Amino acid sequence: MNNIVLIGFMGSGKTNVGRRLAEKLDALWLDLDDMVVKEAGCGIQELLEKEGEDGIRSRERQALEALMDRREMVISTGGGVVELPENVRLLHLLGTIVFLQMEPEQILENIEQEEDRTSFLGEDLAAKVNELLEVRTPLYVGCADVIIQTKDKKVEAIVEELIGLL
Ligand SMILES: Nc1ncnc2c1ncn2[C@@H]1O[C@H](COP(=O)(O)OP(=O)(O)O)[C@@H](O)[C@H]1O
Ligand SMILES: O=C(O)C1=C[C@@H](OP(=O)(O)O)[C@@H](O)[C@H](O)C1
Ligand SMILES: [Mg+2]
Repeated sequence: MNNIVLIGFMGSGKTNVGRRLAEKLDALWLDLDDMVVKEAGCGIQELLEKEGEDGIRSRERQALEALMDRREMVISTGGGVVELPENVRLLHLLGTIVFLQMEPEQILENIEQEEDRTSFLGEDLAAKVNELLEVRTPLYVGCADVIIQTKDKKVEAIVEELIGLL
């Protein structure tokens, strides 16, 4: 099995879909955020304060490089991974890239209660999400091999759709 790499905005289901997809495919599941946190020895928020977003991007790059020769994996990425062109190059080398495209309203609904995740986005969450979506959506679309529209679909339905497509 070729690796499957899930990309998309924060809150679009990359972690939940990835975990369930790997279970169903009997593949190894890895979450890039977990890899970064483990390697750094502190949480994403602390890392952001200490090293900024560039620090996270660079740690994501190192984590991706460490996966290069491995197969039979489902990899859930963090929402900002596509902002570094080198990371996009590595994602292509890793496997089939699947963009989980979620409506902005549902993204907001999924993340607005998660202050630990969203505090770095500032006071006006909706405005920041829209601003980031404008920058990132073309990047997600540009590197995706497969795009799944997740509107009104539960995690299980998205996993089934993906298995049918791959
Ligand atoms: N398709 C979906 N429908 C409803 N809720 C979802 C869906 N995908 C994810 N969620 C919810 O949104 C939140 C963020 O999901 P998560 O998998 O952590 O996203 P990501 O890894 O892309 O940030 C979780 O509370 C999760 O249960
Ligand atoms: O969009 C982003 O810049 C980020 C998304 C997060 O991952 P999720 O997309 O899994 O929430 C995590 O990598 C970090 O907080 C930065
Ligand atoms: Mg995640």
